Amino acid sequence: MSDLREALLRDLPDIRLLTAPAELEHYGRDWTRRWNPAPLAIALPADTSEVQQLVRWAARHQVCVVPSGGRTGLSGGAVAAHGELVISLDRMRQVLAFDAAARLLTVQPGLPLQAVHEAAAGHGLIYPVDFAARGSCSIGGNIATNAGGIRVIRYGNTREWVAGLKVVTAKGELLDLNRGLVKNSSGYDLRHLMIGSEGTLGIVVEATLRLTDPPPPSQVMLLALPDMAALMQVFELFQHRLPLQAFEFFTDVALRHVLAHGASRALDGDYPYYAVCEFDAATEAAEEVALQAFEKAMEQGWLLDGVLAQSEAQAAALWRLREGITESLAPYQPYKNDVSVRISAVPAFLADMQDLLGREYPHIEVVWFGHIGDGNLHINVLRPADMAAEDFIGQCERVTKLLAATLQRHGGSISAEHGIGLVKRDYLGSTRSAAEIALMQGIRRAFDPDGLLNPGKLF
Ligand SMILES: O=C(O)CC[C@@H](O)C(=O)O
Ligand SMILES: [Zn+2]
Repeated sequence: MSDLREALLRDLPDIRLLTAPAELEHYGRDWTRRWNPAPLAIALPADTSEVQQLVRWAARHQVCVVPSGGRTGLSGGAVAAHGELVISLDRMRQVLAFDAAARLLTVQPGLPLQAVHEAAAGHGLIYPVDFAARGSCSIGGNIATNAGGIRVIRYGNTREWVAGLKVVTAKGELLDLNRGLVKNSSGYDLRHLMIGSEGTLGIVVEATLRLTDPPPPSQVMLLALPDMAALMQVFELFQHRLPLQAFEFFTDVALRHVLAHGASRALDGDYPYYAVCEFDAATEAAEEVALQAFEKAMEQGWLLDGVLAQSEAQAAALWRLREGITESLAPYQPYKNDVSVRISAVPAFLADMQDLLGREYPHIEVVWFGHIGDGNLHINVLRPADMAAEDFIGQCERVTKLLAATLQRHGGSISAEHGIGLVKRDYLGSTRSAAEIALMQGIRRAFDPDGLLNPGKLF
């Protein structure tokens, strides 16, 4: 056993530490599966004071730290491949407090998103950020990446819902940021710096989340469309006429994978594009408005077919067609892009992007889908069975450079909601200017002068 590992076990005997190879492997990686995990050890602190002790120990020994949540990340943000100490927040998953008057829920960072939803529901409210990994991702990880998901179109990203954070810094200090205040005009809002900082500025040990009223009862539709131009027309029409909760799209290729993975077909025919749309429909009149919008889109030739869910089970089955895509592609270990442009720039960007992908990946399957209502597209590139992993990554990185340039021309972002991590680090300059990156580096140094927190991630 390494000297450092022995010192850790000796110095912090009361903190739960894991060092078995299978545990190092398990906690040292996320869903990217691209890097070989090689952490020093895994620490599972029980509370904030143990997180502080661990960070202080790491600072004393100049050991790098990787904060770790549900490790469902897709950008390598939680990978530990260079002897880092992984601080997993897995055991810190309690709901700590509910403030009814302020509608605030205070939780520990390891709490899965779904458990946050359940805790909110227990008070007759909702925490509205939602996405497919809800059962396994943690709220701390959501905060670290400013996670988005399927309800952003109505509720915004995680950032909108964080009213306060307690954070352990690289020196082991505890910061209590914003304390749930609605109004706090007292200088820099460090809480917002922490959100989306990917574990580089501190470790979230407590989060105070805003809750809100549940939406009215909703309806779910699956729409079949001829092309992306029609999709944008339908989106505009539906957004104008219906109180949308979600508007997501996927291609026929994505559908084929989800169906092969066990989902049930909802429409008889095969179509090039699909959208899942959820909207408030508390009354029959609201449903009537939706049907009129549907008919108008059919008349215009923007829609080829569609179905309105007739039960909760059918609504869930329609959602599965969209939400099951990532899992259905996982066996291919896809190379992922997660890009965004302003919604008004989507048509022009899409035209360039389709050209680029068609040209650069002529014999490679590319699956795309995403949160079109937010201008956010997920591109999953599948490695052909006869192509070496290294060659595949090399080709994808070359294309991503071209994609980054395309995004830059359209004012977009190389990471819409998954974070930069390791995967997109080399392309950060396409989205953020040199001046911005220099300022971000300065901020990082101010919080973490020795560069011990999640090194190599982000930049
Ligand atoms: O797998 C992906 O590329 C996207 C995952 C997730 O952000 C989603 O929208 O389903
Ligand atoms: Zn997504």
